Amino acid sequence: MRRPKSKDFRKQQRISEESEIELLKSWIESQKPESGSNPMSLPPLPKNAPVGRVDDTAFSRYAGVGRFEQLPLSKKTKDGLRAAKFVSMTEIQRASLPHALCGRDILGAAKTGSGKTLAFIIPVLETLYRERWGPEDGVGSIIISPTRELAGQLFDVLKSVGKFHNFSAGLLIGGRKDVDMEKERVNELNILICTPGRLLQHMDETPNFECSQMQVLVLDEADRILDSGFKKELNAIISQLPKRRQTLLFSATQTKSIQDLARLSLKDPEYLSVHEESVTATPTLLKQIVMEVALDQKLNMLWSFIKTHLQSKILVFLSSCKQVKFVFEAFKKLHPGIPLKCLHGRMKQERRMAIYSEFCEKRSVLFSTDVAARGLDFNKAVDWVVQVDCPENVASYIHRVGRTARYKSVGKSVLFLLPSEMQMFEKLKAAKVPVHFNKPKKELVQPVSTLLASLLVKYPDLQHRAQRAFVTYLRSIHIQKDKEIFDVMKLPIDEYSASLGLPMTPKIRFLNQKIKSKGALAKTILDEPQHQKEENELKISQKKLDSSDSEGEETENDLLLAADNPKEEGKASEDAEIMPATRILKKKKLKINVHRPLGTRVVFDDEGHTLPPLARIADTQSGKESLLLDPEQKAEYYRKMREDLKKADKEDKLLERQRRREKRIKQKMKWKEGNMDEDDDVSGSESDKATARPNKKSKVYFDSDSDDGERNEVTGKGAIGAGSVSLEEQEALALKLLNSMHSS
Ligand SMILES: Nc1ncnc2c1ncn2[C@@H]1O[C@H](COP(=O)(O)OP(=O)(O)OP(=O)(O)O)[C@@H](O)[C@H]1O
Repeated sequence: MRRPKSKDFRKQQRISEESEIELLKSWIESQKPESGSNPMSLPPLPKNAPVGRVDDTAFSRYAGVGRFEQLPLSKKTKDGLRAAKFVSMTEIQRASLPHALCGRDILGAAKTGSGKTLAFIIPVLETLYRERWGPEDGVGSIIISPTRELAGQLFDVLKSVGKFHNFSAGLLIGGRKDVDMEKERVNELNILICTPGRLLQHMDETPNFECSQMQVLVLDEADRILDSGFKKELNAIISQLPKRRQTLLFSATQTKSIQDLARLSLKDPEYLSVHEESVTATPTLLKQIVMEVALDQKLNMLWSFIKTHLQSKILVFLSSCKQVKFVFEAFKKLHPGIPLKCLHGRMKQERRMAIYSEFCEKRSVLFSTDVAARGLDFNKAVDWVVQVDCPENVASYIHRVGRTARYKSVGKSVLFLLPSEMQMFEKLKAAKVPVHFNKPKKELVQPVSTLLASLLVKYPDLQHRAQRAFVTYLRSIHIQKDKEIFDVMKLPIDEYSASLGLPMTPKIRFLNQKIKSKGALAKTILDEPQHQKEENELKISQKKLDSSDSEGEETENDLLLAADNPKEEGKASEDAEIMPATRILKKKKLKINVHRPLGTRVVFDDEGHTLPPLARIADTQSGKESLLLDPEQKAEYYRKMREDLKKADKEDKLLERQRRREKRIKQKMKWKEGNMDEDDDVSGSESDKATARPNKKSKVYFDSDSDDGERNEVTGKGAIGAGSVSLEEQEALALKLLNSMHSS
């Protein structure tokens, strides 16, 4: 008796889903500009606005809409939102959802903690639902996050809001070991939430990894992903995505780089900055304090702050992993009376995730690098954000303090500024950040430096950590871009060293050099080559300092102590902070062929070693290889080769797309037929029916938890391409390319 009921129910459900999809589609159609409707965001919600009926044809009827229920969303999404207790929309959701649901590209900006995540998760679910996306359709949406923790958080939101949908979703982030398992399953996934490095690794290494049908691309913390730190990865990713897609970019801070829209080929994007007119750039319930603290007093201040806030949940930002490690280890040994934790980009991934979850749940102090600066929600319950080291710019400040006072909760923050950094205070005020200046109460300061000195004597390891912390701090100041604020020459380094408990001030090569050059030239302006070098150092080291996707064991030789041999000195400075990254870049160059410009050939010598591209060029007349030394000849040859390959590539892609489309349609037809038959067959068992479209019902929430194979700019672990393409395969590829050249 129950079986026919369940069959009817399913049939009914399918019919209602189909008509729902048709309704949603007709609504989208009605929103196209040529239909005469006005593509606008919803006007500000009037107080006590009446809750109106959902009308799927007239966009203007959405004026006054403030609840998700009133939007033209699928029942499954609405159920998911209701189950997660999301009822009313936040401002950015009201402003962007109508546009995003219509398939428009979006540049969304809104304060931290204002609900930007749902503003892109909902359109992703809806678009795939309307397209009747199924397992055989592969990757339908890619959501990119700059950090692993944030990716994990987005994955949780997707799982909760999308739990009534049948899509499969995967979390692809670095630091996880079982990359092979990921490779096997990645093609079954419909929604990928990933960090740029891991996504690119799959694009490079996973056989048949396919995203040519992808519909929606999302960049969360878009300004960060678009900045120089991820430039290479992002460009390589974009080059492999279909041009016909919807692109959604969200961030609390819009920078110039986000207007670098050409890279993303946005189509008439809607720029929605809901808080632009707001009096403040930070959440209104956030109380912000700035204190002037001398460098040698910073740890005393921090210690005193923790000791006087033992009942609070505190997030402390420091500028490098080594500082985080030292302060964490040292304070832990002093037992302040509140649990201490630390988080930085060089921890093992499992540990990182565990620390993040523990901090969400428990009152404690978390010492962190900027790895925790963006996007993380921490269950809304961080009481204090303490910035011990000055952020690199105003945007960075806004994201850091944004870890508290999220959604409708209150929060407080304090920023320690050195006397030489007080310019930052002015910059914050100019950027509409309501900061109040407070003087520290000297009588409340509990000195910790003497305690540290005795700890360092007792624990030589800790002394080593202190030295590293000292050097990396100075270095972090040295490489900062904003020289108006950050001037390493103004720092009282001996006092600072003593404040860490160090018996002697470590020597620092780059500082000594700078002092020398300052003395000799009587000026601080660096000469051109040196300046250039520093710019480069800045780019690489910056990436490392706030590295989100880098991890592994730290390098041992980064103390940058003065060496006797000047040559060695030079090497030491590069080796210490910069070499690891450069080394990996070289490795990548050797191993990744996919991202070379189209038409660049890989040529092998007799022993199978690759020669630099274009070192040798095949002589198309004789079929032999010859050296083309004439640059014009080379350029012409290169141009032709590129054109040919581009053409061939285009044709291949077109064919492949057609093939997939046909396959998809066939599968759908089959599925439909199968289902109709099945419905007519009353005697069919439940299990038989479930196999009519086997994967459709099986929701794969795939959160692989392992691997250190993600690109690691710092340590060199898990460089892309390692071992993924055998020599034979490379040779075969090269031969194929050569043949196609010859035949053309
Ligand atoms: N419509 C809503 N109703 C209730 N709570 C919401 C709603 N939208 C979002 N939230 C909650 O607000 C908090 C902040 O949301 P979210 O993390 O999306 O902010 P954000 O704007 O992305 O912040 P950031 O800029 O820091 O990344 C979360 O705890 C989320 O659950």
